[in-house]
Amino acid sequence: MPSLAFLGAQPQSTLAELFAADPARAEDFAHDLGGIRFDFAKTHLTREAIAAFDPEPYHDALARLFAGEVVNLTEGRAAEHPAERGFGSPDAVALAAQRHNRLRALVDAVEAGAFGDITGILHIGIGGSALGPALLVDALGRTERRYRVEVLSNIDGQAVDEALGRLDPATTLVAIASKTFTTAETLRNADAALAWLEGAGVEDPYGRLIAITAAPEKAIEFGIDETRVLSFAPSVGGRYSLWSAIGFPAALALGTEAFEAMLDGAAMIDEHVVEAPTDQNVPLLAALADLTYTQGRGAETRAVFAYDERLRLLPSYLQQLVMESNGKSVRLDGSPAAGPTSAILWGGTGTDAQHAVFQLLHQGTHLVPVEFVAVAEAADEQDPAHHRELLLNCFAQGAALMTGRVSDDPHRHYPGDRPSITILLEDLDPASLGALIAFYEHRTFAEAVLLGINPFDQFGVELGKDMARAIDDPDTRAGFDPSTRALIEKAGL
Ligand SMILES: O=P(O)(O)OC[C@H]1O[C@H](O)[C@H](O)[C@@H](O)[C@@H]1O
Repeated sequence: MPSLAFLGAQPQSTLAELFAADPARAEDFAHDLGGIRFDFAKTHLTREAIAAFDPEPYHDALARLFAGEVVNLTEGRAAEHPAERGFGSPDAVALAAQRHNRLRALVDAVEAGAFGDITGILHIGIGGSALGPALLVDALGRTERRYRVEVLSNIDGQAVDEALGRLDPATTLVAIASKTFTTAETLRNADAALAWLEGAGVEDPYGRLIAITAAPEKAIEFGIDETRVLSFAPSVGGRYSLWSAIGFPAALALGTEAFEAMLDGAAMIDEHVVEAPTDQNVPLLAALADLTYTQGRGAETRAVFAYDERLRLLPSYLQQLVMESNGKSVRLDGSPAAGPTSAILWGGTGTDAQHAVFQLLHQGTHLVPVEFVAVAEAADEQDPAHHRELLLNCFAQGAALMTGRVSDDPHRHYPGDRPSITILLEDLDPASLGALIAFYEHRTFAEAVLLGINPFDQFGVELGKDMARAIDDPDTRAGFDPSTRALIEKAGL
């Protein structure tokens, strides 16, 4: 059983005291890895705590993950997303490579005109089947995007109209992405897309559909030809699936080379977590910092601010990754978790957020560890002066949170000692984005191991789905509570 005893080895010093006592802190708590600087110096993490941490259970868990053992005990399966990046059992790695070949072949076929003149792709999926592709395309496809990509997730008809309105049915390919191929929103939206193609007079609307799924038989049943079904392993979790065929729209829009570079960036982090000692292991250090605040100091949330418009979807991507993975109350053996598990992750973009929520961060009563994610190199064709100001603002916020400012006027007093992590990418490219996302995956995994919980199931979302079905059936609806029944009546449903 992993131990959180390292938290006890942490002196309750302020950040100012930690810097004063340790002239090498700025240097030693910042790590450069794959073109990314991870700076933990402005956290309360200490050398003592890191030294007191016993990494063995973590490395054992990591070895089981990479060996393709059954680590998702509640669902009786492995978690094989690392196999997509070349780490796993030989069979899983070979199968993932084979599936990537099919993905590449399909991209080539689209480019060779097998579907006619295609200019756009409608990617339909939700949760893990949408957030990853949306992030990749939005982050990397701003200037070079070769196809217009619209990601449609919500069941709301207005979302459907908006997405369809930006595409031309005559030249659009529709990718239906669902691990289970049973998700209500996705199937409903797939029907809407089919109707849209039919309504526009597309000759063979089913011929324009591609399925991306771990349940190929269901996609075939839906009417999609086997040759256009890209599959991935059921052991790849939804929120860990952007490395698999789920990344198809990104591979198409950005090119397969970019997609492969993203996988390579992630593989670099896979290697790193296995090899690096604790005081250099970046995802593990981040997890130790997280637990310092949740378990050690009662922080209930943590906030991530992307100081780069290209990464504006990162906070919502991370919300699913972190909270669906570690928002649990019981340990793997079913016993209650010892203390808080995942922090509530929230965030936004800088500098917008500075003018909206930073008041609370600087002077509010909550302890909120903050994370800044920025890119040193400006995006192509961006005004360097804008970029300079963006970065200066980012660094100023970290400094202000830590340093504070003393005033006799309590309204103008800034207590300081508020922690932050800064992640600075040299440049935003497929490899660095892949590394960044894999860093977050491994941090989430490390946290789960230390808490003794299973990050790979998500039973919490099932109850609501069951109830949504039951509420639509007059017989079972009668069994609902009076408040809910009154709402249904009021809405005229
Ligand atoms: O890919 P699908 O099977 O359609 O699932 C889509 C999403 O919905 C589920 O409810 C889960 O909460 C997510 O983990 C999953 O990513």
